[in-house]
Amino acid sequence: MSLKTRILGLAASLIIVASVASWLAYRELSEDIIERWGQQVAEIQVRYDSARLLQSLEREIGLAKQMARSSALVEWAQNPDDASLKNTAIQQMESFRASFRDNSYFVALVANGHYYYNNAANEYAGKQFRYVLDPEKPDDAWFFQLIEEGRDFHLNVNPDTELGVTKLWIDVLMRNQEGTIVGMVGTGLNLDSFLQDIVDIGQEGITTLFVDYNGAIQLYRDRNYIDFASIIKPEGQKNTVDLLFDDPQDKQQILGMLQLLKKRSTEAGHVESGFVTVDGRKHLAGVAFLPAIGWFEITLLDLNTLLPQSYLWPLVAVFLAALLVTLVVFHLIIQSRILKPIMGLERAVEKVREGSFDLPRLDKPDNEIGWLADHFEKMTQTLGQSTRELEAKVAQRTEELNRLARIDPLTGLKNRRGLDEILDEEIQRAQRQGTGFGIIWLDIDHFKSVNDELGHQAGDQILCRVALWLKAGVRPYDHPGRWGGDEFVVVLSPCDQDTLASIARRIHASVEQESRKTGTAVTVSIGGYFCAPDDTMDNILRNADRALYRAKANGRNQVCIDASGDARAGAES
Ligand SMILES: Nc1nc2c(ncn2[C@@H]2O[C@H](COP(=O)(O)OP(=O)(O)OP(=O)(O)O)[C@@H](O)[C@H]2O)c(=O)[nH]1
Repeated sequence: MSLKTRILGLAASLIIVASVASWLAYRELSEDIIERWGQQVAEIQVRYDSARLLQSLEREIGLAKQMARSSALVEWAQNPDDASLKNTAIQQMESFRASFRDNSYFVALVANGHYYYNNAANEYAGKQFRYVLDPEKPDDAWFFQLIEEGRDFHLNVNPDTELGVTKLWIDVLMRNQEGTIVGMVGTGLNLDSFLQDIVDIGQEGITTLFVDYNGAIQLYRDRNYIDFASIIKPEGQKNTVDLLFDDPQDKQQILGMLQLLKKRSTEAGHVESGFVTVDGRKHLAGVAFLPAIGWFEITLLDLNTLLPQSYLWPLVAVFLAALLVTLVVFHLIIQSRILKPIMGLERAVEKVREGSFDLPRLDKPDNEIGWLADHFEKMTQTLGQSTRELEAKVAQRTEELNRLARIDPLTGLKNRRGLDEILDEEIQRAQRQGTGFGIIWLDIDHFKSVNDELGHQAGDQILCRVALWLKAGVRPYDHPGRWGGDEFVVVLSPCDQDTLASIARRIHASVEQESRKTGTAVTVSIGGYFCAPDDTMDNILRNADRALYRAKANGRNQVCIDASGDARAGAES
């Protein structure tokens, strides 16, 4: 697998791992953030909803309490049959009716159970006495229950079957100076409009409800859950708040919160919160106790509606885009800073391995790879330079060896191989130009005796001297050489027969004269042969050798010249 594939694979794996880890972290964090945010919102919402309810009820409760304290009403309640007191009381009631928001009131007397009522339409003007409360009647049980409990103030959601209305009733006990309960007064608020104004205000994702001290649902957007006439129901038959939850743990949790708040009822504005499931959706429940009315306010926040996780998806998109850009940038950097220079370097190494030192331009980023490429380039230059120098030296040496291979080491003349080449060239030239050339074959007479008498070294000296005299006796463009032993050959070119004879004689005379001067006189026998253009190498050598043989045979120390096809052959001394 290539480095590029590996690096990209590694990068992709890291990115996948980072993405999964980030996704999990995002899920955790976003849920945590939403929960923290939700708890704060729940607290604010609970306080806001509570304040809204209390604000709308406070005035009505105050007026109701004021009405309960009205001396005209209290006095009449103690003497319900007194017509004058009754008239005054009814006037008083009507003046309160004008003040109540609902423009309605009720007054119920303990003494005779008479129930008085008038509404906004002043429908019962002059006939405010509506009916007599009956302890045996379930619909009237609320009155007797409240009297029995002696609770001075009570809110009660109850349909009044006599009057045909369902209202949120504000019930306040009326006591005389001794504190004896003499009646009950209050007003009612239209439940539907109250629910609409205060409870079901149409904020999506927010559900508000109010439950009484026992947890019975009093105000809720779904009337079916409202525990009407809660006061008269025995425990266990009430529509308590836990009905809203399916999960037993949620039921326990919400009831637990109510208990906790009851214990901390003195701490105003304290809010308890926790997660519950309503209709299969996760909600955050915020609960506060409202001491002024003895109820609990519960706010349920549907976090998925208020702050869906999809709101945070742009974050995910930004993260993914950043990841993608990172991958691309990473790829480009790796490509340009590492992979491309390495691939270039690899190609360069391949070229050098194949013996070429002409490198293409290498990428040299300012990092270890760039430095490596730079070192490699310099190393290649040095290697190329050394190789060239080495090749030059080898060529020079080879040439030298070639030259030496053609040179006789003792005399410095051409050896037999060198003479063969010269002869070859001359034969070809003669064939090309149709001209002849000369060859002289020379042998020192009785050289063996010289060696024997004077020693081999002296023999060598004589060989060297003969070579010198030979060189001196020929023209600059002739080729003298040592054929072997005491035999020498001279190739004369260009040449004619006369020149051949004259040079042969000159050499013959020169050796004799010069050697005499050295004190060791030697003579040579010379065979000469003038070659024709069509002579072959064998023919030339055979004829020259034959001429020399004749010179030897004729008594040595003489020159014999032959020519191709020439009948003339003679010995000269
Ligand atoms: N000193 C020396 N002697 C050599 C060398 N090469 C050959 N010789 C000797 O040269 C002699 C050649 O003898 P031959 O050509 O046979 O005979 P020769 O004595 O010259 O008699 P002719 O040629 O018949 O006159 C031999 O004794 C060889 O040993 C050499 O390089 N140095």
